[in-house]
Amino acid sequence: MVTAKVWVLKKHFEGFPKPSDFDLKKIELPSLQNGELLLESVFLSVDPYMRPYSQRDMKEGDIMIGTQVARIVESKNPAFAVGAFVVANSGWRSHFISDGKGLHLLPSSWPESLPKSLALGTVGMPGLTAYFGLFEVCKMKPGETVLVNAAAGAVGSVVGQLAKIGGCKVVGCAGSDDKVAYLKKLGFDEAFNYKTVTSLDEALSKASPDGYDCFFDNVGGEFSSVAINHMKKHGRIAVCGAISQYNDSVPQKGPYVQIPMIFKELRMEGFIVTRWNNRREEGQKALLKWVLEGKVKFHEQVTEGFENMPAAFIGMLRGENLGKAIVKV
Ligand SMILES: NC(=O)C1=CN([C@@H]2O[C@H](COP(=O)(O)OP(=O)(O)OC[C@H]3O[C@@H](n4cnc5c(N)ncnc54)[C@H](OP(=O)(O)O)[C@@H]3O)[C@@H](O)[C@H]2O)C=CC1
Ligand SMILES: O=C(O)CCC[C@H](O)\C=C/C=C/C=C/C(=O)C/C=C\CCCCCO
Repeated sequence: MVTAKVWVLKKHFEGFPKPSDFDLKKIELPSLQNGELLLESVFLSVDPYMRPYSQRDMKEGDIMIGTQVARIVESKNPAFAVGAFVVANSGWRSHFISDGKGLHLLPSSWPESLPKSLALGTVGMPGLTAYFGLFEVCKMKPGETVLVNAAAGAVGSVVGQLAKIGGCKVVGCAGSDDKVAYLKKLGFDEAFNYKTVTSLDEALSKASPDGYDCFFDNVGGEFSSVAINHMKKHGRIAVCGAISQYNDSVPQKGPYVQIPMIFKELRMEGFIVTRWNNRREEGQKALLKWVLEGKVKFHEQVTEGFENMPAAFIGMLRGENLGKAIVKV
């Protein structure tokens, strides 16, 4: 019998999540039935969506939602061999049983030299978010100017690099000077610390006096209300996330975007990356190629130990991560 450790949502979050909102429990896993496989999590992802989705999709006592890279340790399913690695969406669990549905085997072309945790970040859901958000929503064109916030994060750092590959000028912002330095290293044309600039308006004008063709918005809130006034005519805004609002106990006063939307004839489109689940392989192949060519660099904020999942999650929401936040079991 295998004993699995799981993190449950003990209490719904009020404002920022607190360690006391989580509970670590143990579950005895049964023996496998035919067609089932036993997996152990090797890397687990902590993502911003878990904060709003917990409110919408979870009840107290549920195991926290999330994805992991897991290794198959026992199999009664001929489609999955022991020793293989998969991406699963099984939540914050150290071990779990699956019938194989919803498991994505890591591409056979995955080089040994590349950390498998990238399947949770640059070459996984966040990377695909950047890929499809840029190519399908922003529809960026060479020579255009792209703005991205939370630019040193899992999604934002890929957005900036793909926009450079696409021949664009790229402006990014992040919440620390170290992150800004990282953006410059990645090849961003302009980067600033939104927490320390005296005026966001001036910083956006200075970074691109002519304004922005594409705005990849990961943050929402006040930033978006200011940034929208810097959009060029016929600009496009990909509303990817609103992390500035996820931890609000009281919703922020809505940004009034209607006027610039009208006179600039902007297109603003929200999206969820699962819209392109049928093109996951295409995106993953392209991202893997760019990573192997060195055109897309990555950084991971690795927290050691399953017991530190809540800390990693809270830290990411507080901006303590540079690049993709993951937990190594
Ligand atoms: N639509 C979709 O399908 C998807 C949407 N997303 C969204 O993309 C965004 C980025 O996700 P991801 O790359 O995984 O996370 P990141 O790796 O970027 O980590 C979150 C970052 O958000 C920034 N942040 C946190 N709070 C605030 C705030 N109040 N104001 C401004 N920035 C803040 C912090 O960086 P900093 O130092 O810059 O403040 C923090 O490091 C999120 O909004 C997420 O919900 C992600 C995946 C899929
Ligand atoms: O089990 C699930 O559905 C989660 C699957 C996550 C998976 O890896 C794929 C998609 C992740 C999407 C992330 C979206 C965002 O980060 C946007 C977040 C919030 C938008 C507002 C949600 C409001 C809910 O009430």
